Amino acid sequence: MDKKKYPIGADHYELYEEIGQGGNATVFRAKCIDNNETVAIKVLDFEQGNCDLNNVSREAQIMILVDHPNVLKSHCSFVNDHSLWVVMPFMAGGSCLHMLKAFHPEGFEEVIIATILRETLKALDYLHHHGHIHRDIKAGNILIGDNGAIKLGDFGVSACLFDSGDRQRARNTFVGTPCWADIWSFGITALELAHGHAPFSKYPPMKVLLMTLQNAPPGLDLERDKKFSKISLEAHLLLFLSKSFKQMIASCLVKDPSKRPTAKKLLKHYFFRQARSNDYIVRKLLEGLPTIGDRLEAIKRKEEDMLAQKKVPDGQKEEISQNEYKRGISCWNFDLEDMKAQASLIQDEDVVTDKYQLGSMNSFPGGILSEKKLLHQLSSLSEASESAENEGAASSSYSAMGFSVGNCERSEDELSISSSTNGHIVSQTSSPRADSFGEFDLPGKRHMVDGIPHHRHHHHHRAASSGCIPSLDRVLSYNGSRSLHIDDFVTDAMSKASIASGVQQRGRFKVTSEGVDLDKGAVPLPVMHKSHSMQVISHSFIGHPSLPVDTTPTPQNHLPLPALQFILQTNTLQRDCILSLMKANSTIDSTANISIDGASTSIHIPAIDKSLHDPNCIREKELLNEITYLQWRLASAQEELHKCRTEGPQV
Ligand SMILES: Nc1ncnc2c1ncn2[C@@H]1O[C@H](COP(=O)(O)OP(=O)(O)OP(=O)(O)O)[C@@H](O)[C@H]1O
Repeated sequence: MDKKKYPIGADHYELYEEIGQGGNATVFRAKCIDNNETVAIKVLDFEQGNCDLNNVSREAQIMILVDHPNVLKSHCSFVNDHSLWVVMPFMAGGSCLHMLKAFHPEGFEEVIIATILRETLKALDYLHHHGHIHRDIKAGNILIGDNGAIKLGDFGVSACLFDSGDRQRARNTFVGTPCWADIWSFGITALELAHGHAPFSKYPPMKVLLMTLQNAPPGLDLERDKKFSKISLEAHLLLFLSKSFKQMIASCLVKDPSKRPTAKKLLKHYFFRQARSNDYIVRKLLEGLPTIGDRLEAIKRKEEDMLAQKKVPDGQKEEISQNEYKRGISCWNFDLEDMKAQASLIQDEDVVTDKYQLGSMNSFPGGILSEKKLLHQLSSLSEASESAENEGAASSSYSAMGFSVGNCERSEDELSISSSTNGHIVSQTSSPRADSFGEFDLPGKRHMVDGIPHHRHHHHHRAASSGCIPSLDRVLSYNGSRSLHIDDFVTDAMSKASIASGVQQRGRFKVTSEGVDLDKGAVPLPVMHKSHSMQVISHSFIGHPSLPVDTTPTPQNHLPLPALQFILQTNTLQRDCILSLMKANSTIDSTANISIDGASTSIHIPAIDKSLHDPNCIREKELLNEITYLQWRLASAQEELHKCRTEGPQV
């Protein structure tokens, strides 16, 4: 029926003005000559550099097959010269992103958001139920029809879970789980609609990626988002709703994917009870608007003006940052070597003058430790530690984190003692229980995620988004066969890190108490030695041009920040012991009373003091000093960052 109604072939259509442009396609308003109906035609150019034929054909296929009022279906598609034409219903309101940019730069009001998001969730629920993951949920892909209908479009990077064969098996395996990437993006989109721009949009992609790994999930900030938190008689309801809004977003932005609700469950969230009809959208958003073509022209003119003034157009930077943010946190691999190379290209405004200068982070987020600095610092750490390790050639095991390096042999003169690192590893992840689904959402009842403050400033690191830094598409390449889920990985690293508090640490320096029978192993002191974990860092994460780097991207050698933070925690004890040793060396020959963790302890250092006259040992000592110092700086910086983040809303 559809095929009859919408003929195949470019001759049957008359193209009008451009109404949208994406990474892979240009969308035009058009007329189907045969039935005199206005349609939209998406033209995907095969010859365009980044055109992926698999994606294109999958998109066309999905758009033909889908059948849901909230999913943008295509009437038909065909090849014309070197391009694919996808004919679809014309959505006169354009995308929510266009709408935000043109008329609501500060974001939509909550009822509109609830309405748009509820319709989007219905689309997601439908797609997930049929085994599709959209993977590109964002305001730019939510379209508004002239009757106020909301439809989810753009299946350019979507994936079908049933692609590889047994549908039923795949369905059983995946039911409930495929949604997590989309649900995260859905939460980000909610913030985008509320704020008028994507979270972190002021940052360049690399920074966004690192912040994604480092920070608490973004959230609504009641202090800043005043429109969602007015306290007055009438606004009490608003506050109430805004809390449910906040909680709804928080439930999507939980780093542990398994804790995110499904689209179906989310639809029952109290927040969506305020959602209204399509007519409401027409009245509130569409009435009196210029045509989509005129709006697009206006946006383009504005962006050209910005370019002329050498500013990065808002649209571009937000899009880039948002995409990277979502990709960073969802299901994409990332190649750390490439990432390091990209990071080294970032032109930081604050040049690192001092090797150990971490920079002030008091003004977070403006003063957040840049990834370049971070990598630089860690690189220095790793370099120092690597040299020391090479001299010591100690083997180590880091199995508690799932990273093993070398053999884990215990030498005879070593003493292994469980060490307790009650550290807080990366405690920013919040896991609000999704307890307001389908029931009353009482204010203050739930755990809220305050997140970090989002800033509306639109200055930007031009270098990062305008070509100096190539797109992170290169950095974050999807590879289904060895996909490392960062989400899972971060969670995994965190849980493993806490398990690791009782892990045995082995080393070649021994610290003992006088009068304690070592062989019985009953010494309640941590035995630490040089930084084994740093060896892991230097080989796998940080790298240094002069050092051998294992570039094979396996989970074993990808060390994201949580892992580094874990390493930092474990090394705190090492640092204490090393400091004690050095102190002992400078004052005594073989025995000294020093204080570790407030307890006065006698330390016996059998061989080290003598060997320290050896130039190698002196160098080693220097390096250990350096490591200690850097670790201390890193720890302080982490602490400061944490403080800034908690104080963030006020700042
Ligand atoms: N059916 C439609 N009616 C009206 N406008 C549309 C329609 N389809 C797309 N657009 C507009 O065109 C823009 C680009 O379309 P689309 O996102 O499908 O292209 P893309 O190349 O796949 O983009 P992306 O960069 O997100 O992958 C949309 O953001 C929207 O503004």
